[in-house]
Amino acid sequence: MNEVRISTPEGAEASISLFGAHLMSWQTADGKERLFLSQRSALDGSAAIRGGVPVIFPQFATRGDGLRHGFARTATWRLAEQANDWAEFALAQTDLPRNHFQSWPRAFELRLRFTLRGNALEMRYTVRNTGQQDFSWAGALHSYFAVTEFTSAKVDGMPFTGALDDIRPATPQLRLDTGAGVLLLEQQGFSEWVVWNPGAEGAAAIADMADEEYRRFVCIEPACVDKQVLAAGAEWAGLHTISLIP
Ligand SMILES: O=P(O)(O)OC[C@H]1O[C@H](O)[C@H](O)[C@@H](O)[C@@H]1O
Repeated sequence: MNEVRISTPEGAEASISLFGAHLMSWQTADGKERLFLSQRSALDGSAAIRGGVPVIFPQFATRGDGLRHGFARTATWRLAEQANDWAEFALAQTDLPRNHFQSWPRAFELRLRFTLRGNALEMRYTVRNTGQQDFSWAGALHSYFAVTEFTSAKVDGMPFTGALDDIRPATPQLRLDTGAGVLLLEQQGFSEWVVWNPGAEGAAAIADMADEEYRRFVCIEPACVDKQVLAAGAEWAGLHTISLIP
């Protein structure tokens, strides 16, 4: 799988796969990996990557008649621009294989820009309607954060007790205590936070997740879960910043 690496002189590093513009790994300057990646994940382009940060578009989960969580996470994106500590990826209608193009025939361009700034990672997600007609879309950045033990991790001081799949109105920030540091999760432009962990039973039913792996992550996803209209020629932008609190 083709990956693009970005880094800072202080030693922070991230790698992004062209398959899905998928953030696979983010290590803070202390060398710690901050994202979860399943040991059972397909990494050959045959399925969405299980872990990291899947990019969801143009539908959330099964809220629509298209592919579950959309086609962006299994499409091959283009590297649009790159420097040492940032990279931007693009996906337009014309990049899609014919079957996806036909199932969602709208003129669009997505951009995902990943930037490392000190102990923070910033993801800027833009959706442009490049056509003559309005379209509706939903999306998310489906971040899988690594935790040392799911039931001792806390979000805004609240512990997790078991499987959950919550949709909460977006707030500007949340604090995630991972057991190996506190991450400040910030968003702008999205309308919800989705908080998900499948729990033991759920994980056992997920083919590309080992049975015990649910204990090693929590997904906290800035999302627009319901489809919203984007006018012809208009652009939507969302920002998700993750910072390690010293
Ligand atoms: O298994 P996936 O298609 O990657 O979906 C994984 C999960 O994504 C989101 O967090 C949804 O809220 C969950 O309901 C879903 O199970």
